[in-house]
Amino acid sequence: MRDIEFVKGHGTENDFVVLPDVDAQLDLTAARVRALCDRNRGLGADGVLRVVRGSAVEDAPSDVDPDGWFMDYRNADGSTAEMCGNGLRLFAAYLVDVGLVDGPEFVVGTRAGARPVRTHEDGSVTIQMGPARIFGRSQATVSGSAFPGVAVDVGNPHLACLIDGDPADLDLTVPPGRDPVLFPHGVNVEFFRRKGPDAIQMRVHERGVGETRACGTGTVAAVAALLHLENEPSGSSYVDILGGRVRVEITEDGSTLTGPTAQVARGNLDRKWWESAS
Ligand SMILES: N[C@@H](CCC[C@H](N)C(=O)O)C(=O)O
Repeated sequence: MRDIEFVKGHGTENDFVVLPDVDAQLDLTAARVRALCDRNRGLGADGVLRVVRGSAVEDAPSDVDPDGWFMDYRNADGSTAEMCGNGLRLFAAYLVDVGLVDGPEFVVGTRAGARPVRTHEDGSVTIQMGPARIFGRSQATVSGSAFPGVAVDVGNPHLACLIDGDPADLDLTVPPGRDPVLFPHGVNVEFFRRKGPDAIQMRVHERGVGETRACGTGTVAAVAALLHLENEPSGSSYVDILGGRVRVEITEDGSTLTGPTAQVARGNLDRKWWESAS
């Protein structure tokens, strides 16, 4: 039986375990994802990025190349999600690093569809994130206070709330209250404020994880929401999150996310631990 290799890394401190599974042999159960992401009994991470071919994924969207690489993303609670912006930057940097793609420009499959990426010499990565689609208004509640927000689909669902105060003052240790009718499958909730002419400051509570230090799709949702509130069809902004800074550009039919990546460690999982974690 072959070793189970892993790489641990992050994109703006949104951290992931990358699991290369090029021949789609791993039985990656929800229990194993939870164990891997557990910061005490596992490696610790916000999510898992399994590296497989598009052909290995039953529910892959039709624009995904069956022979190309697919990011099989899992949240720390074991659930799947359509898309992960910070994870995809790390995933792309990993593919180039180990020679699974020629780079620097290629396309990665995700549950939200095919996503073109470009890796840069300095380790940063730019992703074509697709359209950020506004689909309503709603509100999030935190510690009994309501915050109006804009519902944005970036492949996965977001509620992006422009707030007057400092996002640092919010208690995000419990999930914000949200409308279960507008968000039947849960939602990622962003709280952001303007920080000068070309930047916003943001915190996020992620579906399936909790508060994270960054959320790539969330930064796209926040900039799209701000432009929507300002009646601007396009624009760009830096987004400062707890784990660093990214750049987001929104056009009428697409969006891009640029930010750093870091591969921290690589090794092999203990086979007995893997079996017991099932
Ligand atoms: N951290 C991610 C988003 C991961 C998925 C999210 N938790 C969901 O369930 O939709 C990012 O960087 O975009």
